[in-house]
Amino acid sequence: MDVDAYLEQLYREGCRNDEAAVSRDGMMLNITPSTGKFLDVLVRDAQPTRILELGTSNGYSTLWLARAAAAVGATVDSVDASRSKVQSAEANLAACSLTETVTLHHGDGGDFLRQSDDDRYDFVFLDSDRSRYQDWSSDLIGVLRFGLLVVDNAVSHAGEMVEFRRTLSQEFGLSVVVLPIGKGQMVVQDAASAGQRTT
Ligand SMILES: C[S@@+](CC[C@H](N)C(=O)[O-])C[C@H]1O[C@@H](n2cnc3c(N)ncnc32)[C@H](O)[C@@H]1O
Repeated sequence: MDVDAYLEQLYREGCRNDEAAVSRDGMMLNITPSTGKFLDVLVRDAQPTRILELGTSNGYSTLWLARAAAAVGATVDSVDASRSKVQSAEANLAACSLTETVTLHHGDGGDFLRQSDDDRYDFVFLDSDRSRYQDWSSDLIGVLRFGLLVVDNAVSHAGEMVEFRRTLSQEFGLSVVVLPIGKGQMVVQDAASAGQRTT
């Protein structure tokens, strides 16, 4: 399977689906292709070992993460609260022969974070329920061995993330930048590892 062709088709289907959807639950709300490319480049460059995604939907962003993860020998855990979306993601990953790289989890992102070991992940992509991010922040930082945290919608929904962003920078002392890619990507890392990344 040509993964690029599959991603293109899946993105088009997602847009068509979302235009026709009658409720938010029925929407795929996929990242943009430019955000997918950005995640691909970041994963290949940062070479994490364990990636966590919160907000799988039908697996569009998961496919971008999974292909890059497979290239650097990493694995991906991806969590979504919707059983039907997890099932779609499973089918899409299978179509691209990427199921071995990814473990899909059906459940609440907050519960998943609470039950995960500290320092388990070195790359986290957050694209889930923004109203919960502030509550999740402590557990999120607990599971993340820095590493990178990337948060989608940092421009499109900046107002919803003011408190979360403040917590990351002021309470946890992390370096936070927002890049104008797709719906806006908040890239978070600790100041020490930001300084170490010179090559
Ligand atoms: C913006 S969509 C994710 C899109 C996906 N990253 C992509 O680009 O294909 C947000 C997803 O978060 C899921 N979600 C919402 N609340 C959640 C929660 N509390 N725990 C886990 N997943 C949740 C929704 O079911 C939805 O699929």
